[in-house]
Amino acid sequence: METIFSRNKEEHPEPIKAEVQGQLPTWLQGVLLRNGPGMHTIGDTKYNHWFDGLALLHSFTFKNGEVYYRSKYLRSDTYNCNIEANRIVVSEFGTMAYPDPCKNIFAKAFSYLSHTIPEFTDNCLINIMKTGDDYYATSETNFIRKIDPQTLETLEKVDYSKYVAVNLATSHPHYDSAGNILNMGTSIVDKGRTKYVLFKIPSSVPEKEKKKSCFKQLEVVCSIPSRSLLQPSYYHSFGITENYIVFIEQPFKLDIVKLATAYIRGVNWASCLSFHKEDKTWFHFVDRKTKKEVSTKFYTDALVLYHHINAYEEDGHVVFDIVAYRDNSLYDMFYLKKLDKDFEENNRLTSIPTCKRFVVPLQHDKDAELGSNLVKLPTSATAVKEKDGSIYCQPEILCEGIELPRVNYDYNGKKYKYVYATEVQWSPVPTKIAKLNVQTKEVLHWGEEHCWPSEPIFVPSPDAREEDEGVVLTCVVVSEPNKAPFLLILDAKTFKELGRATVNVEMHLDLHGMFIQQKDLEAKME
Ligand SMILES: CC1=C(/C=C/C(C)=C/C=C/C(C)=C/C=C/C=C(C)/C=C/C=C(C)/C=C/C=C(\C)C=O)C(C)(C)CCC1
Ligand SMILES: [Fe+2]
Repeated sequence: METIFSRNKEEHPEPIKAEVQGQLPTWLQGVLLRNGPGMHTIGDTKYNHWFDGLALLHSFTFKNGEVYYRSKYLRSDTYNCNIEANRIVVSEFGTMAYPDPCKNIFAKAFSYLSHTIPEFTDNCLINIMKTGDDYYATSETNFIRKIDPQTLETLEKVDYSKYVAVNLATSHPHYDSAGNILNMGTSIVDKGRTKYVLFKIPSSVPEKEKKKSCFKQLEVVCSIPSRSLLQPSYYHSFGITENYIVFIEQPFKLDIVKLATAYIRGVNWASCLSFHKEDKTWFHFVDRKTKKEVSTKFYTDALVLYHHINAYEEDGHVVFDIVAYRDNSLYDMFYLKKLDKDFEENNRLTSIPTCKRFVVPLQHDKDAELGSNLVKLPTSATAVKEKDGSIYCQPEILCEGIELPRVNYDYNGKKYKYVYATEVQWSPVPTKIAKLNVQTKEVLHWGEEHCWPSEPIFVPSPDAREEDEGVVLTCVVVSEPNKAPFLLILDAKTFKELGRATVNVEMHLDLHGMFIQQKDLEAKME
């Protein structure tokens, strides 16, 4: 297991031709680009947590039935400083870096002071984002790094905080039908307020401003005040429908006072996150046209979530699906110390990821009786009006044991049927991926022994008429010695294997990624 999670992986910047078995669809042309942690020790120092590792980008290029693999470490400032010092010198969420013991007393004092308001890492290891024809590696700090999707070369560093007052931003932005980005970030104690800021980055800039970056045209859509000045909620993603933005303010919170003193106290930033199981989880809906928040207060019981799956509107309700936990054991499970060879027995989640559907009656009868269920759709999800005017929502359970969900993005924000995800049981051993029909709750699986499939990505076939017409791509790391990893191509409809492209390298387990169609790569080159 040590190999899978914590062994440093080599980069392969030159394309390696994969051995293709089976029949790949001829229309499948483009690049699957993915991101995740690849280096966990530098010199004699080791990160504490798997989500801290240095970003290793990798890609599979599909060209006329052939597949080429390459991988390259993101040359972030963090990477360069660490490699030059041959030790971890930049703090990550789960690992606080301290000055070299050989530094003089003034350098040490300066380092302590500068950490009160830290310069965050640009080790963007979580996801890939597209703005216009450009691609960025993303994390959750204020920094993103432009990359070349073909060579995986690292380009400019962009600081969101130069364009919008945020200290943190999600690595799961949304895209509207014109390709504009909608994202959210947290502004911590700025001008005496802590708020969640929704912002839009246009996909293109007007012709006469072509030299300017699209970040200069960034617009704030709306701000939602945090319920607590010093304890904003942590969030990893949000949802959108045609008319609303769905934001969940969960009782999994960052303690700002603890964060500001973490360095001096000798603890990591992750220890400043805590789950308040006695608190409520608040749902916020922002009207995308008026940019105003819906004033009714909707809430549910305490939960922890990382991934929204999808959301849509139906007959005056907003329906949204999420992967939820009853506690924060997921983050704790990924401490590298716990991912040792016996981790399957010793490292177990105390809460299984559960796919929950909430059905929120935005338009409801204002004179409805207290205690009555306001949901008018055929679902077991409920929304009950309370004395103080707030509405208490309880979900319908769609399925248990899935994570890293993806949908056909053409159906994002719309009524949909299918989720593709990795299966998770009580320990982080994904032996399968799944296709869940959220309407019938039927599940199809793909799995093979010793195989660790990554987040499955749906790619629609050209002129697809049905939601699941296309393929599903997943990188499969194999934990059996002498067996090479491969990219698996499944028919999305049947979930049967169409082919696999095997590459004889030691591949890393990754987090998220995107498929870039050949036509989009060509548009970039023009
Ligand atoms: C990968 C496998 C699985 C599932 C994995 C899942 C569900 C991964 C979720 C990943 C998440 C939530 C990653 C979040 C990373 C956040 C980072 C790196 C944040 C960095 C923030 C920093 C440095 C900011 C500091 C800010 C401060 C201090 C604010 O003031 C399974 C379980 C499906 C199977 C195994 C493989
Ligand atoms: Fe994520």
